[in-house]
Amino acid sequence: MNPFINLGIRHDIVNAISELGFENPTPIQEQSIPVLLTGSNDFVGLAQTGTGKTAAFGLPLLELLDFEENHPQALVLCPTRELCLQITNDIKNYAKNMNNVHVVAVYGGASIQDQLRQIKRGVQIVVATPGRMLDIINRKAIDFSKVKFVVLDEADEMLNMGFQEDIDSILSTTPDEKKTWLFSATMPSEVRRIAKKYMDNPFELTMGEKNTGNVNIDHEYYVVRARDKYAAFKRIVDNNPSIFGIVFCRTKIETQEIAESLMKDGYNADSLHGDLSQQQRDKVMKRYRERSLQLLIATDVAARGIDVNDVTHVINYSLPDEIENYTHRSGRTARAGKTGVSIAIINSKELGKIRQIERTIGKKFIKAEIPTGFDVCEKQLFSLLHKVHNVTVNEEQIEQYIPRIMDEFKDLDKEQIIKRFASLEFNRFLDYYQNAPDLNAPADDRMRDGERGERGMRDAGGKSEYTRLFINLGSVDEFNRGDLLGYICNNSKISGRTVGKIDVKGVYSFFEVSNGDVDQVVNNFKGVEFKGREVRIEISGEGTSSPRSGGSERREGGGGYQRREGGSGGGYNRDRNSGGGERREGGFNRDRNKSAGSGGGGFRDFSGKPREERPERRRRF
Ligand SMILES: Nc1ncnc2c1ncn2[C@@H]1O[C@H](COP(=O)(O)OP(=O)(O)OP(=O)(O)O)[C@@H](O)[C@H]1O
Repeated sequence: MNPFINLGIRHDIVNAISELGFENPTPIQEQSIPVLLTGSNDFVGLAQTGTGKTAAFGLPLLELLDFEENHPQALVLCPTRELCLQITNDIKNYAKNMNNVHVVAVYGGASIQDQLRQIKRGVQIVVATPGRMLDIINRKAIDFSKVKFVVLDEADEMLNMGFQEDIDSILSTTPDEKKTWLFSATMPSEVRRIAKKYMDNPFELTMGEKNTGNVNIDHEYYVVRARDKYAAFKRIVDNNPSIFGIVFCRTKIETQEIAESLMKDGYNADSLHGDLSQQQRDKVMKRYRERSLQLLIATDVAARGIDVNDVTHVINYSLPDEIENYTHRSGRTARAGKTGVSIAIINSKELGKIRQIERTIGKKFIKAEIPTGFDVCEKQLFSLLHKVHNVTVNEEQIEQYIPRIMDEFKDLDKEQIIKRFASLEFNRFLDYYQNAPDLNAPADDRMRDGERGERGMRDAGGKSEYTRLFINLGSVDEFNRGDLLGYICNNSKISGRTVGKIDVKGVYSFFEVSNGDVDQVVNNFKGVEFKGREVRIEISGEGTSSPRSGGSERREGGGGYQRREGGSGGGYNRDRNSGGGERREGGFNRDRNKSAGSGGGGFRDFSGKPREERPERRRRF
């Protein structure tokens, strides 16, 4: 018998989740389901990423609601539409054998009329992002007066996005006696505050140690010079031929730029961030889920909570500003008991940050070396041979060509044929990587910066006049920009004129101060408390983002490998007919005409030559 039955889940649901491969409850499900089924507590559930928190609240909701009634009884709030659709889809899957279960996804960027129509028809479970939900409430198009349960998923992210007031307004339309459940992978002090604000004496369940990362993830870091970052990143990708990864950048601009460069360099990559239209985002997610994209380049917000099967690598192209976000990022791999690798590409000044992350996730990073060009060649060669070995032969189609193929090879023995097939790729790889520079930061760099330790991070603002600082106060603490400016100046005794941009978020904010004032601000804030809580000031990430810096790194970086597998289309015929229009195909044609030894398609631009020195290529899309 499926053990979910013993937890109190009915057969119809158990049959449906069995089909999804849920044979045993995960620890958070095992512990939380019996508590939630009593329906009598507010609840906080903390468990590592990818351990099934959606079902931990979704299954009890299906048990507790009355599906004979067609009014909203449960509201799930989450930060992004991707997550909203994912949760809706998950709950619908659990309920597929039940009658009259209506779940609606309410999120911005899509037709509100469709959503209103679905609501009008009658729903019991509403899964929503706060902005659109409030819009619908303001139109008086939904009645939450009989809501029994509210679930806050990724609540800290919702507040960071500035949804505090919206959430307050939404919850004010639900009855006081409803129960509120909060699930999270991390418990920053901000989440604790949320629990305090929205819950009454919640039952708290923590699986394992608080805030620790998923134990199935291996963490690696690579130290490179800033100007080599893009090339190093691509070499890491090239060294993992079967990579199916999510790459995190810090800003939307950086995300877009890296994705565009990767596409130009022939990778199956695309970006996911908040400046894309809903249609674009949906399309990207669909392609990624179907694995026709190999690399998804994303911001923290866009990829929070995303559950895609078998992500092999998470790459931190830039480290996150908030350490908790590292846990959420790396948690996109190693889901549902699988394993995965999380990689950070850092400069030597960021070693201190790696140590901080290690303390938070409770696991050590492995220091890795950027592979040499030769290592990559070898990896790609054997990956190719492996593919040749395992390829499914279409006997019917190939049959007609066999006599001609045999005739072509009649003067070669088996060993010679194998050597030639292998060389076809290997020659090109060698050729491509022959001048590959060592991309690891020189040891003396690391030593110097390592000695400076945390102080080194402080200099990360680089050449900008201003340094961007993080403060753990935000709109939740009722600060607006003016208040925060006053608060900073009063406490650190600096003039308001030397403060640059102030960016107030939900539970934290960023502000810029001139480089010369950084020490004074940090020192004068030592020991300062706000409402009994220690005020934290930290240097933020890599300083103010500048679109230009990414561009110059890439120009120097070069590199790139033309993905041929897994992509959508781009078939042999098109290759032959395209006349060299697209890089991949063009390369193939050109190379075929040149000599047997350089088959084309494979590695590109590795030489590290500036882009301008390379032949012009057209984009693929
Ligand atoms: N009991 C189970 N057995 C097998 N697979 C499961 C089980 N429960 C959930 N899963 C699968 O595990 C994956 C992760 O689940 P889910 O997205 O709910 O994780 P999560 O804990 O919410 O993660 P995150 O904190 O990253 O949002 C999903 O693909 C889900 O289908």
